[in-house]
Amino acid sequence: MNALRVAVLGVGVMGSYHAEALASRIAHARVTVVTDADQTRAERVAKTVDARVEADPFAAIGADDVDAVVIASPGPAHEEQVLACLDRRIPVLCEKPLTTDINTAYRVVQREAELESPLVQLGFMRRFDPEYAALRELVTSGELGAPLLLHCVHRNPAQSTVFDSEMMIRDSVVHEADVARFLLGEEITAVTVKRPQPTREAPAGVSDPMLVLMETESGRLVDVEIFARSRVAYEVRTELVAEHGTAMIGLDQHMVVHRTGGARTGLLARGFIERFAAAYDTELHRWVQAARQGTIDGPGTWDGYAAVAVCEAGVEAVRTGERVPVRLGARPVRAAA
Ligand SMILES: NC(=O)c1ccc[n+]([C@@H]2O[C@H](COP(=O)([O-])OP(=O)(O)OC[C@H]3O[C@@H](n4cnc5c(N)ncnc54)[C@H](O)[C@@H]3O)[C@@H](O)[C@H]2O)c1
Ligand SMILES: O[C@H]1[C@H](O)[C@@H](O)[C@H](O)[C@@H](O)[C@H]1O
Repeated sequence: MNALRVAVLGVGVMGSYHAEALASRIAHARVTVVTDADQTRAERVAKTVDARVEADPFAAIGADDVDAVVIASPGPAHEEQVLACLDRRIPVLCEKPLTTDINTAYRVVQREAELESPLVQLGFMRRFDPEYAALRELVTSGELGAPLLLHCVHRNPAQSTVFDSEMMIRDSVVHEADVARFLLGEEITAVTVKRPQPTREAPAGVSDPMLVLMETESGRLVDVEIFARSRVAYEVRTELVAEHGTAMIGLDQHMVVHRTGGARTGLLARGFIERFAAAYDTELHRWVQAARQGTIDGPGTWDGYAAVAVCEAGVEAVRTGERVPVRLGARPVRAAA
């Protein structure tokens, strides 16, 4: 097969990064079409990746020069765009979250299950990060004994004013929901959220930071500090506590240390692209190879849906202050499986 011809829907921060990677670093792929609600942005990115602009994302999905699609539009646009790709039976890499509520996410799971093979891969890039992959290997090897707890820190230095408590759960904590399922190999069953004194950086009514406590099927606990406006750096750490030992990732070992004027200064990652650059490229590389065979090689719709379900419970927990059970629908059996 020739190079995979990809349409990128949404070329803001994430989509333009993926488009640039596909055009320059990922073998056997090229970007043929870009689309964005902001036409000027679409044209600017199209020029840098040598693609054409399509104003309507659904026309891009249906275009003759498109074999596969990367969806990097905002979460509320994902459901319709993914479903249109499924209607056309073409592979998709959909950025997280799969959708922004549990019912729409389940619809996508059900629709995909009617097809012969999975076509939707979720952009949970941490699964492709060498540190997370090593931590999972450590868990599955049994070297540290049975896992008991996960402590997670997820801090962004800043977020826009529209990034409210609900988005902190649906857009940020969704990563920890997936990481917990990936590392522990079981579903999350309930969520509780504590809202301490907010930072003065937080817009009125926004609870920033928050502590999220997740319970798993076998009774393990996962705690997450989500802090969207820490003013420090991009800090993502995960510590596993197991019966015979502990292991921590995200310790800034790639930090650049400056020595000047009698002082030593380490520069921390400023954002997700700096921290997860290699993971995004590995994710895309694996997706391209799989998409050329008409399938996926990474987290799928069930993973996307399960994480959305955890977030749905989390949003309710923020609102009510209660412990909220995660309500997962039945996992459909693929018709052709
Ligand atoms: N995996 C990660 O670490 C990661 C990091 C950042 C963002 N994301 C995800 O990627 C997606 C995009 O986030 P972003 O930070 O790039 O946002 P962004 O606002 O920078 O970019 C989104 C772009 O989509 C465009 N757009 C709006 N509606 C559209 C539509 N219906 N169809 C096509 N384009 C549309 C906007 O004009 C904008 O250019 C989100 O789902 C977000 O959660 C994932
Ligand atoms: O969309 C981004 C992205 O998913 C990042 O990985 C996460 O750290 C941010 O909190 C979120 O806003």
